This record gives sequence, C-alpha cells and structure tokens, in this order.
Amino acid sequence: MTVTATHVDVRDLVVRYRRRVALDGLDLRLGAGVHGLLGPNGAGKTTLMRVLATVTRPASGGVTVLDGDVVAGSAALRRVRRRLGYLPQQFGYYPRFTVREFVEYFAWLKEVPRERIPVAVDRAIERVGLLDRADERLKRLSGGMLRRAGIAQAIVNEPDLLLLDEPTAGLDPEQRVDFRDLLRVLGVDACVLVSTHLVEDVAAACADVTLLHEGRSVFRGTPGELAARGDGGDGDSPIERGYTAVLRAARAA
Ligand SMILES: Nc1ncnc2c1ncn2[C@@H]1O[C@H](COP(=O)(O)OP(=O)(O)OP(=O)(O)O)[C@@H](O)[C@H]1O
Repeated sequence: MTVTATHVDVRDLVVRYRRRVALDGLDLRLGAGVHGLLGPNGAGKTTLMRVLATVTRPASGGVTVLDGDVVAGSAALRRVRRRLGYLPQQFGYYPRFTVREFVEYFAWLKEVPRERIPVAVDRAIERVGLLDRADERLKRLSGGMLRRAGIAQAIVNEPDLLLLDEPTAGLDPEQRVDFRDLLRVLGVDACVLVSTHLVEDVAAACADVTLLHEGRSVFRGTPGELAARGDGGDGDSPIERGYTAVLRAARAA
C-alpha cells in the first residue's frame, strides 16, 4: 500500500570507499512507479541501491526512505527494512534451500505475519513463474531461475520500495518480457528502482530514467526524452543513441 508520495528523497549524497568517491553530491526524489537507473560500469548504481537498502552508510548528505531518515535515525531502520525489497547484484543463499524455503526465510526476516507467510510465499513464487520449481533446491536452478528466485524474495513482503540491481541479467527473452509486465503491476503502488545495462528494458518498462555518470545524475527524464537526445550518439535504437550522446556530453563537460 502506498503511504507516502515521495518514497525516496536523496539530498547531496556522498559515498566514499576510502579515497574513491562513488556518489558525488547526488540529489534524487522518487515516488510510486517504475524508475530506471542507467550508467556505465562504476557510475555508482549499486552504491545508490545499497544506500537505499540501508546497508551502506553515506559519508554525508540526507537520505529519507519511506518517511524514515535512514542516516540519522536507527529508530527508523527496522520499520523501513520491513517495507523494503532488495535484490542485490550478487546475492548469497544456502544452496540446499529449496526455492520455497529461501523465499520463506526472507518473509520471516521481513516480519511478514506468520499466518500470512504461506500465501505470500506462493504468490511471490508464482509471480516470477517458478511455482513448478518451488520445491527444487537452489543449487539445481539455472542462473536465470536463480535470479527469479531472488526477485521472489524481494517481493514477498509486497514492499513499498523495491530495489532491483540488474534483475534481468540471465533471464531469457520471454522471461524478460514477463518480468517487465510484473514491474508494471508492482509499480502501480510501489516505488520500483531498477538498475540495468539493458537500455531496452528501461524503454519498455520504466516511466522515467536516471542516468548516472561518475556518481552524479547527468540525465533525468522519460525514456522518450532520453531517446530525443540521441543526436551524435551511437547505438541501434533511439534510446541507446540518447544514452551514448548524454554520456559523451557529460565526459566532455
Ligand atoms: N567495496 C568497494 N571498495 C572500493 N571501491 C568500491 C567498492 N564498491 C564500489 N567501489 C567503487 O565505487 C564506484 C562505484 O561502484 P558501483 O559498484 O556503485 O558502480 P555501478 O554503477 O554499480 O557499476 P556496474 O555497472 O559495474 O555494476 C566504482 O569506482 C567502484 O570501483
């Protein structure tokens, strides 16, 4: 259920790993809907996801997630974490767990009420198209199936903020199309932030897109607006040309 108009409010966010600056004064506000996060390797996408998922603390700046100040207040963290879903780029798992056990475990971590867990778990597994493999051990799944199990754990608590880092990596084309449909449904009420290198996923499923370069936002707009910036860019589609043209301009600046 949506309880806040601005799900994410990031102000002048700086994150450093020793002397390397990963996010460099980023401002970003996100409400309900599906938001794409694009950028070349090292642009800071995963770092932003980790800050919003409350697993990385910034060096400075303000971060409000689902009305909770996650930098200053540890009091807000537990409440915010219950309402988050997060698919990390690389996620750990017990290989002997079945898909169902894995998703159940996250339902328990997210404090889904005990009596609701069986229905919530089945629904999440069904939504990613894995119901026929629900009792398979994770170690027996293909890479794409494992990623779908990862998406299932991220949505099991029907999160208000869903953070998906490279969710379509390893999915076959048919699964990617199904996944985009799922994103559209989830984005009606929740704020969904999807980091990807697949520009066409953004064009198909996202209402708006943020393009990061060296820890800063160099573009925010609709996929159509990014496509319209394509003059002088390379690529096979208008949005790819927009992406490369905006990056080229940012590097030249
Ligand atoms: N644990 C870490 N220790 C040191 N530097 C790090 C660490 N994690 C990330 N960085 C650096 O921070 C910057 C941003 O990295 P980040 O992983 O957020 O980028 P990204 O946009 O997600 O890249 P990719 O598309 O390759 O996943 C990079 O320069 C990276 O080398």
